[in-house]
Amino acid sequence: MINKTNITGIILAGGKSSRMGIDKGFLMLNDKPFVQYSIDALKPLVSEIIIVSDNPDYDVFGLKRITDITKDAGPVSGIYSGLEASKTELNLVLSCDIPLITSEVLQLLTNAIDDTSDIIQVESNGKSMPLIALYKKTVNDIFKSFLEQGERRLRVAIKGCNYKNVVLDEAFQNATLNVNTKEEFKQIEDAYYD
Ligand SMILES: Nc1nc2c(ncn2[C@@H]2O[C@H](COP(=O)(O)OP(=O)(O)OP(=O)(O)O)[C@@H](O)[C@H]2O)c(=O)[nH]1
Repeated sequence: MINKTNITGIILAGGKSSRMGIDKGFLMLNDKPFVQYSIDALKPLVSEIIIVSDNPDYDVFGLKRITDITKDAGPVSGIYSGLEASKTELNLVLSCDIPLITSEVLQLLTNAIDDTSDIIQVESNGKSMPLIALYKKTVNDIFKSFLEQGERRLRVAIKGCNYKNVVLDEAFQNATLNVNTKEEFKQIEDAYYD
């Protein structure tokens, strides 16, 4: 049976935020940092939350923080590092730049858990979203070998695993919007205050 004691939340917050210019996890929406929205969406569903980032400013949230095992290798390394630190087989992985995310969307992922899929990712508006996804710890061997080969493309690593998509209804699509640029930040503010 699935309950919150056997799922870990892993938040990736170790990116360069080069398009935005400042660490995206600390962008503020309605007086709340972006990363707090990921934390709040995970909280009802998981027993522990791990933040994967080299930035010690994230310690302010009082959660376990770990650093990437392989540096500068992008989300493949962030996910690998988070899964290595996790104590559970099931793990909900989120980025820190999706402030409209809800527990309801994450529950659609946990509802879809089966014996054959090692990765279950959201598909929103025709796009796979591997940073709103559930990962079983068992993918770690595959991710490790991709990292050893210097493969950094997350979609390539995912294709090496058993994965499936959970296609979201249009009503949920705003919840998966992510922010890379100032223009996208403005769109999120518009959607939030709409
Ligand atoms: N731990 C970890 N997280 C990462 C890494 N690269 C990206 N992320 C996270 O993955 C999510 C998506 O990151 P992107 O927006 O694609 O990349 P970014 O480096 O943050 O931003 P850009 O420099 O603008 O591409 C964000 O939550 C990032 O913090 C990494 O090397 N390690």
